[in-house]
Amino acid sequence: MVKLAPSILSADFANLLDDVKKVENAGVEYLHIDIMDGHFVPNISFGPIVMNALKGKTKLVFDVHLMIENPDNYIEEFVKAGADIITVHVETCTHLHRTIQKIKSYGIKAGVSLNPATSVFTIEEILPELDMVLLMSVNPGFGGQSFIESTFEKIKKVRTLITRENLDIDIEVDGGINPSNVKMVVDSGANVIVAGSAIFKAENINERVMEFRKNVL
Ligand SMILES: O=C(CO)[C@H](O)[C@H](O)COP(=O)(O)O
Ligand SMILES: [Co+2]
Repeated sequence: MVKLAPSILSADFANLLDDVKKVENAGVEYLHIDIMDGHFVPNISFGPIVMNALKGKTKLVFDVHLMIENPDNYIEEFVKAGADIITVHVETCTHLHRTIQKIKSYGIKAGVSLNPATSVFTIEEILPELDMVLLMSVNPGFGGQSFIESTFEKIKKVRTLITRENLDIDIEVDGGINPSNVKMVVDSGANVIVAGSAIFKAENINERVMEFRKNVL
């Protein structure tokens, strides 16, 4: 079953909990939480304090996407703020195996994300340790960008690696996904769909979530 993960980057921060409740009531599974540091990506979003404010107020799975340098230094803080899944970028981790073990030592799920220009073969060795692979379909840093078409082939490559090794790993795709292209993303092998602007900027969030669902059934 395909899971939907609305990214709060496109939510109304003056009414954040209201927006979170809207997507929860619309029946999505995850809340995608984009953490940006202004170093790894050219934008600053927010930190664990905002996550902490939502902790305990929603049943949604906290899917934390760390777009920060030196992620090891902040993992514990994000766990305390309620993270259920923490994904780090392969481009930020010199000792990726150690970072993944650290995330898993807190009893939560661990993911690795790849920028559009990063080869899937950079994660071949770490794959058996992972719960999720997050493929960026835009260059990270901003919501509302256009989907990079070469991602379809990349999703297929990761799905082939996972199947070949007989592993049970989610493939999440992030950036520029909307009701028109979601079917191709899922048909390529993804099973967790991030959508920020397409969901939070919709006039009617319930209807937009239904549109997503209808197109991947
Ligand atoms: O990680 C991200 C950007 O770095 C966001 O999750 C992504 O951009 C989602 O927003 P949209 O669906 O509007 O593209
Ligand atoms: Co993201």
